[in-house]
Amino acid sequence: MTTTNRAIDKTHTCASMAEVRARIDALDDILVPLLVERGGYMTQAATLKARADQVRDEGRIEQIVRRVRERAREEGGEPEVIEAIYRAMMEAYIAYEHREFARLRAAPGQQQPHEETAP
Ligand SMILES: O=C(O)C(=O)C[C@]1(C(=O)O)C=C[C@@H](O)C=C1
Repeated sequence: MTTTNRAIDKTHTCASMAEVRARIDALDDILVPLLVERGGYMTQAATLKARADQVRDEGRIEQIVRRVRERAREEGGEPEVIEAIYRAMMEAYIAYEHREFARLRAAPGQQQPHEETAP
């Protein structure tokens, strides 16, 4: 017997667009906390890296892309879609990691983006 693994088979069948959107919102409620947690590792990476030119690591990016394409295939998804999402996501994280790198090394007394400003 052949086993199929398709994205559509993972979904609940919806009777309306409102239901499709409610299902997507529910998945986003799972994804966003995970993305925030992933972002926390950019802060750790920014702490551990010695130089700003180490923030972007092309070798690691390509390794991640190969890995998530394979994971997408295993899950019955489209590797191209997952690759595009990951490349865009990593660009956003690289920009964030650069901001964190600068923030963590800012001179004391200098305005910190994460600090509350007095009214
Ligand atoms: O692995 C790293 O060096 C990271 O900083 C993490 C991360 C990522 O988003 O996974 C971000 C920037 C690098 O270009 C590579 C990967």
